[in-house]
Amino acid sequence: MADIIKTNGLCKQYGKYLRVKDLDLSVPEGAVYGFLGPNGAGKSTTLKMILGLVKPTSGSITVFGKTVSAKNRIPILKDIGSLIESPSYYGHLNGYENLQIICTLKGLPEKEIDRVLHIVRLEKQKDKKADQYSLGMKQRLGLACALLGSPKLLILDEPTNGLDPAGIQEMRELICSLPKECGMTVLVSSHLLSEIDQMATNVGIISKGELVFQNGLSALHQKSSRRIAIRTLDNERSASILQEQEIAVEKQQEYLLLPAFDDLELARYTKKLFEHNIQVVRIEQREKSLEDIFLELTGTAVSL
Ligand SMILES: Nc1ncnc2c1ncn2[C@@H]1O[C@H](COP(=O)(O)OP(=O)(O)OP(=O)(O)O)[C@@H](O)[C@H]1O
Repeated sequence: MADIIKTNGLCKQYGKYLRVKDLDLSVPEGAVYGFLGPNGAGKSTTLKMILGLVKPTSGSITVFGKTVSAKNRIPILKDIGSLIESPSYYGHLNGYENLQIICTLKGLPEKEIDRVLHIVRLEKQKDKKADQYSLGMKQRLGLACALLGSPKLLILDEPTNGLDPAGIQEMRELICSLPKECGMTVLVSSHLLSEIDQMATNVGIISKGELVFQNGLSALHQKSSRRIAIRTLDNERSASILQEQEIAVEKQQEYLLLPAFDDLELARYTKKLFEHNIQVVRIEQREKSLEDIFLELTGTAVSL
């Protein structure tokens, strides 16, 4: 699948601090790419660089196969919808009128308004003043603005921030439906692992400005696979005996972590240890959670 966004060695320095370091993002076409990282990791800065709102210190950005430059920036941006920080709207105008203004500015036909109101499920509230909207409705109005003109790419920065659980769920479902229903690619940032887990097809994890993981969501799940932990009365010798059998052994405190063997394999290897007069005193099954992996990758406790 072609990459809709590709960055190469993207860096941003603020003062003497390099806040985004050598970022090589690859966002495949049709993906919901979850850009995950703790607060202050550099997510917003990266998204703003892609949208031309912040100038990169170095590196390049390719969108729709074209390297973004001062010359082609505007036509490229026309095909990108975005929601960065809180959406801005005219509070004294209703939802429909707010969208009408954007339509006029973008030179789009008015029928676009009904289309986007339908997608974000605001049809019934379109005549209500935006000031009287709930936070979730305001956020959906912001999303509707971003959807005007059917952009091929949507960039959303923490779109569920501040919403209640029902609003979060609604926004999540909306985002998930966009690739299929509107043929879009979505790049969405979040500091919530569970949120990305529930809506993304692809994941990029950023920590202190560096990309520490990038792959399909299933690859992240595979990292959380089961393992066997054994404890023996001589872990050093056990490790070398098992390694001689070409088994990957990881030492963790007083345990040795082994791949998830089936019962027969496990019986065979423990027998091997007995034959070397090593006594096995504990055998446990370990499950690495996604939270553990996030912690390992970022050194920061996960937000759920
Ligand atoms: N305009 C700026 N001038 C100086 N430093 C900045 C500026 N914008 C962001 N930073 C710094 O860059 C780092 C990354 O910030 P950024 O907002 O990109 O992180 P983030 O991952 O989006 O986090 P959050 O979810 O908290 O917004 C932070 O240390 C922040 O203080």
